Amino acid sequence: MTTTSGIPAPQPVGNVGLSSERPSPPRLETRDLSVGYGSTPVVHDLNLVLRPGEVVALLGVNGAGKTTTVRALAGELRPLRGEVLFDGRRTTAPLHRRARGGLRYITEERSVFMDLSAADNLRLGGGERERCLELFPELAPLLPRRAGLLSGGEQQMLTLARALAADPRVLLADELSLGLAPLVLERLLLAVRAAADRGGAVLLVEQHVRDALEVADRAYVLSHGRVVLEGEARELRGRIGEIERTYLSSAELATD
Ligand SMILES: Nc1ncnc2c1ncn2[C@@H]1O[C@H](COP(=O)(O)OP(=O)(O)OP(=O)(O)O)[C@@H](O)[C@H]1O
Repeated sequence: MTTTSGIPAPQPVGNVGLSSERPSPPRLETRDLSVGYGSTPVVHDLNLVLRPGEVVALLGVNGAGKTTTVRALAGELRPLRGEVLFDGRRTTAPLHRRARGGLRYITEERSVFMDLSAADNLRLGGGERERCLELFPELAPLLPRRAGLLSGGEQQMLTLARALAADPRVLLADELSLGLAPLVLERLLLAVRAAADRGGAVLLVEQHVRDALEVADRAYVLSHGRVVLEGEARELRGRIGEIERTYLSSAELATD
C-alpha cells in the first residue's frame, strides 16, 4: 500500500507476524514443554509460539492448564520436560530476570499494592504516568485514592495501565476479565490489542472465548493440559461451536 505522496504507508506492527512472507522470529516459545507441580505434569508436550505484534489467546475450561502454562512462560514454574525460549534463547530464568528483558506478567491476584495510592502504584510500574492516563483517562480522578478502595474493574485498569505504560516486549495477561463489567472488559481488551499493534507480544488467557477471539490474531485451546485446537482467530471465530464442544468434553471427562 502507498500513500498519496507515493511513500509506502506504514504497516501495522500487529500484522507483522501474520501477513509478511517471513514471520518475525518468536519472542517467546515453548518446545515440547511439560510442566506441573512436584513431579506431576499437568501440561504436556506444549509447542506454543508468541511473536511480536500479535495477541495470542489461550483458551480452555477451568483446570485445563492455562495458568500453569503462563507461569512456566513467566519463569515461576520450571519445565519438567522440554524448554522455554525467550528471544530465541533457552531460559530457566526467574520472573524478575525475564522482567528485565521486557516481560510483564499480570494476573488477577497480583493486581495492585492495596495500601499504596493509585498514583504510587503507577509510579512503581516504571512507565510514565501521562502514558497511563492516556490509556485509561478514567484513572485520573482516582490517583490520590488508596488502591485497596478502588473497584475491581478500576484495580484491573490500574494493573494494566501500569504494565502497558512500560511498553512491555511480552505481556502475559491471565484472566483480566474476572468479574469485570462488559464495557470495562472491552476497554481492557482494546488496550491489549493496541499494545500488540505497537510491537508487543501478548498472551491472553481468557474465559470469554468470543471476546478473546475478537482481539486475538491466533489462539490455542487447551484441554486436560494438551492443545486440542489451534489456529488463526479469524478462522476460529467461525468454529465457536467446536471450541465449546472441547469445553463440554473436558467437563464430561472431569466428571467420569
Ligand atoms: N499449586 C498447585 N499444586 C498442585 N496442582 C495445581 C496447582 N495449581 C494448579 N494445579 C492443578 O493443575 C491443573 C491445571 O490448573 P491451572 O490453574 O493451570 O488451570 P487453568 O486452565 O488456568 O484453570 P482456571 O481457568 O480455573 O484458572 C488443575 O488440575 C489444578 O488443580
